[in-house]
Amino acid sequence: MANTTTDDSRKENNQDLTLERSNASFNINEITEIIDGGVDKTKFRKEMEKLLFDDPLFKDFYKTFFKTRSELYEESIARGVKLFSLRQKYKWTDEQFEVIEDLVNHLFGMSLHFTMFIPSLERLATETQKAKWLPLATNFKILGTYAQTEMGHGTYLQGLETTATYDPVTEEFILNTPHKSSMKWWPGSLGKSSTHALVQAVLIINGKNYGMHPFMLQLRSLDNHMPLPGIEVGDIGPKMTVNYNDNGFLLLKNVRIPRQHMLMKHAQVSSDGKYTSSGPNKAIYATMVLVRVKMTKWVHDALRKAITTAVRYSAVRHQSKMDDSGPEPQILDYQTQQYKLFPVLADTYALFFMSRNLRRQYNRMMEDIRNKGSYKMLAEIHSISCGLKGLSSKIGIDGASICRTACGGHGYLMVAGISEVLGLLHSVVTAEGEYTVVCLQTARYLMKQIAKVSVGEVVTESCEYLNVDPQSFSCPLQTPADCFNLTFLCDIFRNRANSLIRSVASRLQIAIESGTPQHIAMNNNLQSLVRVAEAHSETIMVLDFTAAVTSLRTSPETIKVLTSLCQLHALHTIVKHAGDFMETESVGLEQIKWIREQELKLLEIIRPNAVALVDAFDLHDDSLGSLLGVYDGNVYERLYESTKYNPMNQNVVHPSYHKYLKPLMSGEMISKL
Ligand SMILES: CCCCCCCC(=O)SCCNC(=O)CCNC(=O)[C@H](O)C(C)(C)COP(=O)(O)OP(=O)(O)OC[C@H]1O[C@@H](n2cnc3c(N)ncnc32)[C@H](O)[C@@H]1OP(=O)(O)O
Ligand SMILES: Cc1cc2nc3c(=O)[nH]c(=O)nc-3n(C[C@H](O)[C@H](O)[C@H](O)COP(=O)(O)OP(=O)(O)OC[C@H]3O[C@@H](n4cnc5c(N)ncnc54)[C@H](O)[C@@H]3O)c2cc1C
Repeated sequence: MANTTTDDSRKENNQDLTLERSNASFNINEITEIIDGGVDKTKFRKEMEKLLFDDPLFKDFYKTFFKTRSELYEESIARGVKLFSLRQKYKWTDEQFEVIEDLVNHLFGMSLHFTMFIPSLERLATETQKAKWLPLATNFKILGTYAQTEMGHGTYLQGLETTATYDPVTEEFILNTPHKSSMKWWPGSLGKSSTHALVQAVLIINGKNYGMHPFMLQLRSLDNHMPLPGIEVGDIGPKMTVNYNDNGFLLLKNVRIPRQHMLMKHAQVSSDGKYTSSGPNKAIYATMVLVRVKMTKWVHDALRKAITTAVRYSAVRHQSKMDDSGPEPQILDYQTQQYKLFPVLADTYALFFMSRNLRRQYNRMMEDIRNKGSYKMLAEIHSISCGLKGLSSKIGIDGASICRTACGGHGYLMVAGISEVLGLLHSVVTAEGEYTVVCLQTARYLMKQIAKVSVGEVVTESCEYLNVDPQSFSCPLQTPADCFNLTFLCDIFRNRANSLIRSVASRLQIAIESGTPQHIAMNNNLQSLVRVAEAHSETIMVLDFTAAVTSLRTSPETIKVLTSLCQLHALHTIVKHAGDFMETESVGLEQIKWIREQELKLLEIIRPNAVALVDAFDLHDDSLGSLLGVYDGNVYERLYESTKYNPMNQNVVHPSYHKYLKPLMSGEMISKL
């Protein structure tokens, strides 16, 4: 069925895509609305696409690939300023602004202002401080960033070296980055744009170290943007991608700020230098939890761009022959191509349902904190957001890499858009907690939960399955058809995680009881701990996807197609980790054979709906940012057209010919040697 929400300007010229679309068994609008969060939100998004993509500043994303760093930066600032002004004019909510961030691929300057600076003020400042700074920030009188990471330490926050030493005589903090390793290094929008920074620094009072605390620091003059005395600030240089962003460095030399510039919601320093604290001691890490939760959705947003490109391109690309007398088939008809792409498609949907649920849980936790002052859910949300941020970024990188290679040579072009997506995903896997490090946070929580179970306590939430003794488990798959039973698959995932967690916990216990120092026992099991965090997070993803498809209120055709994707996601994950599932006796050898067979059957089931399933993401071409994935499928025309914008082609004969090639060919160069 046709997508009635499709932009009129899109022309369905490619016949393969037209045919694919007419073959779909379900109404794609139903899925689009589920993903947008309802018909009103789809309407809002469409209006925003019109508003943004009628503006040359936001159109033709692929042209950015031909720009220099400085041009990219300048253009991103222009985009940021436009978006911030529109936000103010239309009074967009945070939720609406997140939709816009995705539409423009996060490609705008000063994005940290809303992603981290304002949320940090909201979470870490007192009411008086909020009353002072929030209006300035929301009205763009000040522009801020989040400066935590240093040259020497990003992961180990207890190792931060920037100091904020209290001077009770003047009632000021003196900020210093005493060594090269202490300079702030990485904060987004710091290099050239921000006027202010939320600086995380070690608080020192009377020579005593109180650990990391947040401080509000003005970096630049509000008149001429020059750095203030004692401050050296600049851009850290070109990166793998996100080169429009001025990630920066910051050195501080005896910079004095008033006492009231320490954000004092959770810890306070009185005028005479007395330190008090309230709330949980990790409350100052609050902004990181929020961003990790958001990142799981960013991964879905990014991966759906890569998979839309790869599936559409595979439908319009013909290559080789299956049978000598027949035509060259669409590459999407090769089983191997389907085996590459359909599990990625299934993962993309799994990521959506998981991130939606994670965000809902996070919002509930924030309500409890605001309304009841209860931090009961913090440990759970910290644990699952760490693991899911890690797992989703890994799924994203693996999936986007597969999409890249599945597009053959053309996938290697920047204008294919997948390299950009991959680069963004590489930043997500590292920023806001490096992959292994965040997995280990989840594992730490899991070890604590299983220790509770071992003394007879009942654990809840994501760890509820730990209350069950794996000895009582027997694999529910009795026939090949059982492999499609989502209830059975969920039980298999629970059992694999449960058994792995218990086995690592028991190894740790045995090692420690036999005299191995705890830190050595931990290090000897570090890889296994990452593995249990992955198993736990994969279980959450399968459970969330299953819960979503089994509670959908939509047409049977839509439920059917999403159920097939959910089955494929679960079965493919089992195949990827067959060793784990067999080692924990969650499945046997016979079942693995069935699972592999059923996985291939699912490819056939999904094939007729593949294009419709990516169309359902309903990505505007200017948002997709790929010439291989354009809605009308006219890929070869677009690729040729793009050569016209390539600065290399602006002169028919490049100046280097006259400078180098001609002298070489004429012998002039050799005669000079
Ligand atoms: C793509 C565009 C980019 C977007 C913007 C990106 C911006 C950034 O990257 S900003 C910088 C982000 N930096 C990070 O994420 C740093 C990662 N490191 C960390 O978070 C910490 O150092 C961490 C968690 C590894 C260890 O912290 P540390 O204080 O040493 O904790 P530790 O002593 O091990 O204690 C851990 C305890 O704190 C708890 N805890 C740790 N973090 C949190 C948190 N955020 N919330 C709640 N509890 C927490 C743990 O659960 C544990 O509790 P318990 O003792 O009860 O088990
Ligand atoms: C694009 C981008 C944007 C960023 N934006 C910001 C920003 O706005 N503000 C900001 O403050 N920071 C920012 N950062 C910094 C970012 O948060 C850190 O780089 C990140 O937290 C990783 O820390 P690290 O660089 O110290 O890595 P490292 O910890 O040095 O990691 C290197 C290796 O050591 C391993 N390792 C480290 N510790 C352990 C351990 N305990 N156990 C096992 N293995 C370990 C890691 O697994 C990894 O393999 C940004 C980074 C990037 C890439």
